[in-house]
Amino acid sequence: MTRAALPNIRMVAMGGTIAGAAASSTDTTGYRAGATGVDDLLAQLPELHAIARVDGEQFAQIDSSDLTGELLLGLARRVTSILAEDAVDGVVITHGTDTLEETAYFLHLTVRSAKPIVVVGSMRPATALSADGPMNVFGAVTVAASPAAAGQGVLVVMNDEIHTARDVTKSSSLRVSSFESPHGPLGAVIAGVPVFYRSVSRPHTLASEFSLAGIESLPTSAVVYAHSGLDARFIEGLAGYDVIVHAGFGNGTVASRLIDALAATGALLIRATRTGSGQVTTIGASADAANSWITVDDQNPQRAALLGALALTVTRDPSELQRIFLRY
Ligand SMILES: NC(=O)CC[C@H](N)C(=O)O
Repeated sequence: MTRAALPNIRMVAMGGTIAGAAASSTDTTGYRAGATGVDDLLAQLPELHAIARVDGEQFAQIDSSDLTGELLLGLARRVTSILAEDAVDGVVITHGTDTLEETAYFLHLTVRSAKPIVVVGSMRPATALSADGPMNVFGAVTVAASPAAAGQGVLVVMNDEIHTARDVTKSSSLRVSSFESPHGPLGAVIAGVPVFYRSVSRPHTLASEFSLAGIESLPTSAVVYAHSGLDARFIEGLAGYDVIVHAGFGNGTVASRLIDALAATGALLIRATRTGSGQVTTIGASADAANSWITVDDQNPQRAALLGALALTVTRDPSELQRIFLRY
């Protein structure tokens, strides 16, 4: 392929470990996230010249634990406008891994484009021995440059695997193979070639019903983690929140001593599970109808908080809110 015929990919940098710097090559934890810029990252990867023309753009330079709703709204709008440029064929977003799944899911539900959107991070800082960032970015660019990635929603490429933003989660604090999807990845990057085996069946991007038009800030959300010592005083402190995701016991069970305090907050109560996997069922959950609670399907608490906030921009009706959670 001639250079002029290569796809044009915009790399939007958010910071994170992938741009992290430590004092020594063996230090994989004591580093500063977001220390280096997108141009440094691109300069390390001349291999990209064979697969795409990549331009860098620094959107933020944060440790991703500092992600906010405001940044998510700004990034979704920026990615939407980049993808509206005729000359751009796909976007890669470099991101800290701590909240990578939240950003990926938010873009999956709010950016209206069929062009490839890939989010990538790394578990080791750029200065480490066997840093995983360069190969992850190389994989992400190959996916963003691939026609097979079009219409697949937001994808996360880590450790040679291609995941859907609907499912992927950071499953380990430090392991290089930290990113996993409960139903498995969609595909793999094999020797620089993306290979897809399946697609996500739930709606996203062009088929999403969520719109950012006119939204200045997201409804507020809190996640409550159930445990045997949790009491009503903690719940009372959540008065005024729009959404409470309750990461409950087993199949999303709420302790009976908390029910009145939860109702008094006035928040939309979404039942999730603290188990880390599995569905929270609506079947037989009479307490849901009695209390206007809804359940997450199989969504994890952090993504459920985002979906709950977006759902409240569309409706306040409990049965419609439940429909949304069973649809996305
Ligand atoms: N491995 C990582 O990217 C985690 C580091 C950092 N806290 C971040 O998310 O930005």
